[in-house]
Amino acid sequence: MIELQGLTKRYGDKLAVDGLTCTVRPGIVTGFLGPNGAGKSTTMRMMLDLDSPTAGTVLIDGQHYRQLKDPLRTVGALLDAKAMHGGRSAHNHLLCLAQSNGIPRSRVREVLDTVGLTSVAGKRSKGFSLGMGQRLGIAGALLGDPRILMFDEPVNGLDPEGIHWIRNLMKNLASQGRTVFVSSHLMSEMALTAEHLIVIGQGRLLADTSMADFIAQNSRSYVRLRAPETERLLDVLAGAGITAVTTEDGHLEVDGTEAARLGELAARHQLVLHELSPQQASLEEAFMQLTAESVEYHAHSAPPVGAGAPPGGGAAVPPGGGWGADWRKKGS
Ligand SMILES: Nc1ncnc2c1ncn2[C@@H]1O[C@H](COP(=O)(O)OP(=O)(O)OP(=O)(O)O)[C@@H](O)[C@H]1O
Repeated sequence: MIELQGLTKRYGDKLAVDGLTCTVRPGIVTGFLGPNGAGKSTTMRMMLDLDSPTAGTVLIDGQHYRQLKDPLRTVGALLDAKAMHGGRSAHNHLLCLAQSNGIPRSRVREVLDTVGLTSVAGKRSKGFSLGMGQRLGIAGALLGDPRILMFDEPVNGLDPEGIHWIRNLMKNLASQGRTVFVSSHLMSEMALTAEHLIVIGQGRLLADTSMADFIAQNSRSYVRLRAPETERLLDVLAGAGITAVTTEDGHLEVDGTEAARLGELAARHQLVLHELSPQQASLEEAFMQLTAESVEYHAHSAPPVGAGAPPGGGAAVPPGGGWGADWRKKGS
């Protein structure tokens, strides 16, 4: 378990982490989300005592990191896969880590095997691809067979097979009762991996909740209907006290009524339906909705001044209507 209490980090005028209080529990994968610059890496560095808090505390299984006897046996972390001695072979890199943490030599071969690097164990890591470097970093995190694992952007540089592999690895580690804390910008991946979410924006806690509740609370769910006799369907729905909104493409959208009830209503009135589909926003949409106010760095989808219409012949985005404005509108 990792417990943060009022964790705060100030760099000069910049409050990077602002009074974070939360608990990362064992037995599940907890996702750590936030827009760029939200303070995720700073928080993870403070958890590992690589940066000292301006205020507040982090406890790892009830102890401060620096009180841990052999830290790698308690917490394994992948923060920056490039932070290793590139001149050493993968095997020697892990052996040095093992020897300085009282971990048996035999464990090196085991973790190399787990991450699929046995065949390149004797090669220098500076020749490794980004994905191989990530795997070596993950091997280092697993070396001490720790109860707590932290991964900052672990799927960076991994191919689809590698992404699938790390997803299963994290779930397996959690199912063994370990604490697994992972940050990622890949929302679709996070949605498949994490059961619980901690979301921060501008250093502050925005949400600490289950994945399902997070999506339900921060997005709209509705049912989409399409019928050849739209007007009759609208009348039937109105007669049942159900309000439907007609979209530009001729669909109906209904909030607050289950698809089953709508289908039964249509059947009772012998109305043909061509579509009856419950719609739930994705984690990405829910995340954008929640963090809209705390995004620090906005990109703009509008072409540079004088560039004319975007490729494909669409209309140029109006002034002030960049990426941020688009999704704010969508989410409102
Ligand atoms: N050593 C430092 N000195 C000064 N400011 C820093 C330092 N480290 C981080 N910051 C600032 O603190 C804020 C939080 O940065 P941090 O890297 O923790 O965010 P992040 O959520 O990990 O971002 P990203 O998703 O882009 O990796 C940013 O505004 C960053 O510029």
